Order: sequence, then structure tokens, then C-alpha cells
Amino acid sequence: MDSIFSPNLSSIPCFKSRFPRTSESGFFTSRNLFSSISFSSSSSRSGSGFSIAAMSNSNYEPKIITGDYGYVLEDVPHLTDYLPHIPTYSNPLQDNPAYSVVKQYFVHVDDTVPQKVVVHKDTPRGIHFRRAGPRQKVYFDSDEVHACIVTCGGLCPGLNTVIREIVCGLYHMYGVKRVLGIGGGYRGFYSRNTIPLTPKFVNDIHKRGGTVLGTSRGGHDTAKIVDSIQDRGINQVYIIGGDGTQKGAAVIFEEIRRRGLKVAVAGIPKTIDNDISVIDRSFGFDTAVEEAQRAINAAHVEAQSIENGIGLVKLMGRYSGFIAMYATLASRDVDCCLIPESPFYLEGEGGLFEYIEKQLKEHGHMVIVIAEGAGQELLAETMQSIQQDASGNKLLLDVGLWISQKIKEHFSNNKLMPINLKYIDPTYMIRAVPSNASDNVYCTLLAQSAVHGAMAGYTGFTSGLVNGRQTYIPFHRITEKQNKVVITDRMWARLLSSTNQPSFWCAKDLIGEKKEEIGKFKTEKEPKDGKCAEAKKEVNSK
Ligand SMILES: Nc1ncnc2c1ncn2[C@@H]1O[C@H](COP(=O)(O)OP(=O)(O)O)[C@@H](O)[C@H]1O
Ligand SMILES: O=P(O)(O)OC[C@H]1O[C@](O)(COP(=O)(O)O)[C@@H](O)[C@@H]1O
Ligand SMILES: [Mg+2]
Repeated sequence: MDSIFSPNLSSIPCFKSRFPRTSESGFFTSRNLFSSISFSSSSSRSGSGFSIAAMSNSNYEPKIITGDYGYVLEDVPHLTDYLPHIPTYSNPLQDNPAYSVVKQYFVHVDDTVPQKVVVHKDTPRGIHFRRAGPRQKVYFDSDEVHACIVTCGGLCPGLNTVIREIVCGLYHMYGVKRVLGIGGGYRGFYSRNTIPLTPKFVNDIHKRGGTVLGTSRGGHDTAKIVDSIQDRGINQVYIIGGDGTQKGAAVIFEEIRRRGLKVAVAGIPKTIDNDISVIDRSFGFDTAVEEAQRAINAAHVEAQSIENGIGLVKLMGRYSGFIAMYATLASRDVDCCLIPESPFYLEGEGGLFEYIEKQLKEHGHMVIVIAEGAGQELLAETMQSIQQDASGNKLLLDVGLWISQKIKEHFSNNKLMPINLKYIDPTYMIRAVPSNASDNVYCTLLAQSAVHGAMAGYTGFTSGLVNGRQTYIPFHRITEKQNKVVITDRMWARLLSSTNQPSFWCAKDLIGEKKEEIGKFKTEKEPKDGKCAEAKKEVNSK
């Protein structure tokens, strides 16, 4: 419990006296009240002030609540923000024998979870998110609820488990009987592609890979989607998908609020690449890493069994190399891991070819894991791809085939030792499987948290795990940037020390906090042909 901090805002008299407390969260309900409101408390426990400020970088103005000692709550919207007079009901869970015995089952109204848990004695409290879970009061009568679920973007292990647990959570915890599955992603809203979901229908689906609802990229037409929600009388929308999907969910929420509809919009973050920021990790990631072990094991067996064997495995990871990094760390058979965040070069001193030659001479075989987004800048020198998928994501060139070819050419052109390279591409195999045990539990918590949040009237939020706690995160925080492997962090250092691969950067380049320059340099100009010193000179001259 010690990671949960309760600012007890409700005890601050000025909150009660100056503004009507119309939402459960105790914050203002009218959008215009958010603009530039700032005041101090005369009686807060510490004597320092509270203030509420609005940021206006999009149509939606984030709810930022500040408290003592640098405490900041990045709150999520509530239906009462724009519908101040909707009725409340007692949470039916209080009569549920499974839950009524649990002491303090309902989450305290002021419970929040810190984003940063490593602190110094003088660090400000920093950013917090609202703790997820059931509330004493709900803003929907069970019979009134008509929910829908949609899955968008690429597949991910656990999608069916999340669907199952939303349906069963609504049905068993809240007595909600009407849940509609929207088929084939966002476009299913207006292509009249729906399926009624019952606990019976979803009972076994968690044992299957994929999504029983189907999915798609593209096809997001906000007006048509909200028209369909309105026409069908849907009042809870559960949207499962990655960063693109959550951006789509954010605009759906804004349109719903603009129309003044009593519709809660809840996102559940899905990404096989683990590239969604703020959250600890995404569901299905654990399963994907586990599944990747099978490909790495095969590559190792193949490489070990022949003279100068090289096993090469390409894994998913468009912009973030988490799957490759964790699969490598888990396996211990990998000698080199290449990810999008860490630029590498082939020729010359400290380059990949030199390392491969050394490994083969010393051990007679080696295993390389490469993320699909790694080395794209090197490929772009010889090939051009300007293609995009239906959602606008850039289509990548096949780095696995390219690097296989380059390695073979290098060893044959330079008349080095004969090599035997076996290329394994398990791309879709690691995401088309059912989720493992730990992901199943995680999916259940995410789904139940989303259900509790929507029933409690929260909206425009993503349900996510932060420091091991379920939270509600505002959409803009999830979508504003992608989660990436930080190559100057300890985890990447652990990987380098486990594989003994070259870092492809001179140690001295990394010393002196050159992180920003490295990021900038990585996109502008890659170090090539072992020109570490030249690269450093260029970075320093910028
Ligand atoms: N900026 C955006 N605004 C609205 N909808 C978006 C946006 N980006 C993506 N989408 C929609 O979200 C869905 C999934 O996006 P996609 O990028 O394919 O997958 P993911 O959500 O896994 O990142 C698609 O239907 C796409 O049209
Ligand atoms: O071929 P598809 O279905 O477009 O999916 C491929 C891409 O999906 C990803 O798994 C990421 O997808 P999401 O953003 O939907 O999670 C990438 O790693 C991969 O490049
Ligand atoms: Mg995406």
C-alpha cells in the first residue's frame, strides 16, 4: 500500500466552498472552469497551496491538480465534467458475496499512484495517476448499460482474454447484460458488423490466439463512429489497441463530449512492441518474449551443429527493440542483439563483421537477434520504401534478409572462412499465440479496471499498470510519445555485458551525458565503417 498516496483533496475546505463537488473525483465539472483557475488553500495540512491549471495543446484540456511538495495529479475526465446532474447509484458489488468480505474493497476517492518510485529525500512528489478500481458510487444503472468492445491494430496475445474479462466483469460484477462486439476494428462501427457478447460466448476464447472480433488498420471516421454509437444507444465503449487506436479513442471521446452524450470511453493499451509509454509493460509482451525463445533455441541448435554456423532471428519491433532485448536477456544463447534505438555499422573496427569473425574464430558459431526496425537507415542507402499501411504506419524494409545477404557477401568477397547462415523469421508466430498464464492475469486486471472506471463515470482514459498498480491514465499521456529502449540505461548495459557484443559507440561518446546528441545524430547521420572518432567529432561540432 505504500506506493499509493492519498492527497485527501476532499478535506480541503476551499474545494468545498468555492466550487460544486459534482464528480466523484471531487474536481470541477464544467470545462470552462478549468481555464486558468489557481488558488491557495488556507487550511491544507502543510499550509502550502493547491492549484488547478489547464493546458491547451489540443481540444481537450488535461485535468492537472497540484498539491503539496510538488505533487501533481494528471487526472482523467469524468462524465460529470460536462453532465453535472446525472444520477448516481450504489455499487452493486457491495451486495456481491465474493467482494463484500474484502476489507476496503472500494478504492478511496483520493488514492493516486506515483509515476516515479525512485526518489531522493528532496525530490518533489511528482506526477501521479488516479488509482483504478471499484468506487462506492456508480454513474450507470446496470439495466441502462449498453456496452461495446472493439479491437484495432495488429494482433497481440491476450486480446481474447481482455474481451472475455470485460464481458464477464460487466455481467458478473455489475449485472450488465447488453454487450456488443464490434467486428473488424473501427470500421466495424459503421459497416454494421456486430456480434452480441455473452459470458457463454466468451467462455473459452482466452485459450485462442488472435481476436474473436477481428481487427483492422485504417478506417477511423470519427463522425461515423460516434453516429453509430449514438444510433445504437451505446453508452460504454471499450477500445483495445495500440498508440494509433488510443489516438482514435481520444478523438472519439472528444466528439462524444462535444455532443454531450452520456457515453464513457475506456481504452485498454495493446502493443506487442511494448512501445506505449507510461505503463510498466503491455499485455502479451511476456508471451511474445517467451515464444521468441523457441526461435532463438532453434537458431542456436542450427548454428551449433555446423562449422561456422550463424543463427539469425528477426523479431518484431518497429521502433522499439524491447522484444529483441528481453528475448536476448532471457535466452543467454544470443551473441548479438540489434535494435532500432542502437545504431550499428557493418565494416571496420568495432563493426558487426569484425565481431562475427571474432566469435566464429573463438566459438565456432554465433546467434544474432535483430529487431525488424533495426538498421533501417543503412537499408535506406540502397533501397527506398515510402509505403505506408492503412493506418499510416511506415512499412519497413526487410532487415533480416538484407543483413543475411550482407554477412554472406562479406565473408565470401573477402575470402574469409566459409560460413553457414540460417535465417529464422518467426515474426507473426510470436504474436498469434494465446497469452500465457501471467499475461492472462494481467489482461484480467486491465479489463476489470476499465469496467470499474467506466461504471464509476470516468471517461477518456486508458487502463494501465504503473509501478505494479492499476491506474487510469488520460489518453494524451499514452499517445504523446512512444516508449523506447534507452541505450544509456542500465538494462541495455546488462544486455551488452551478457552478449559481449560491441556497443557500436565509443564509451567516451556516451560519457558526458551526450544522450540528446546521440538521439539527434542517430536520425541525421549514422556512424559507418568504424568511423567512431569522426562521428564523435561531428556530434561535438553541432
Ligand atoms: N491519429 C489517429 N487518429 C485517429 N485514429 C487513428 C490515428 N492513428 C491511428 N488511428 C486508427 O487506429 C487504428 C489502429 O491504428 P494502428 O496504428 O494500425 O494500430 P495500433 O493502434 O496498434 O498502433 C486504425 O483503425 C487507425 O485508423
Ligand atoms: O503486418 P501487420 O499486421 O501490419 O503488423 C506488423 C507490425 O505490427 C507490429 O507488431 C506493431 O503493431 P501494433 O502497433 O499494432 O502493436 C510491428 O512490430 C509490426 O511491424
Ligand atoms: Mg502502433
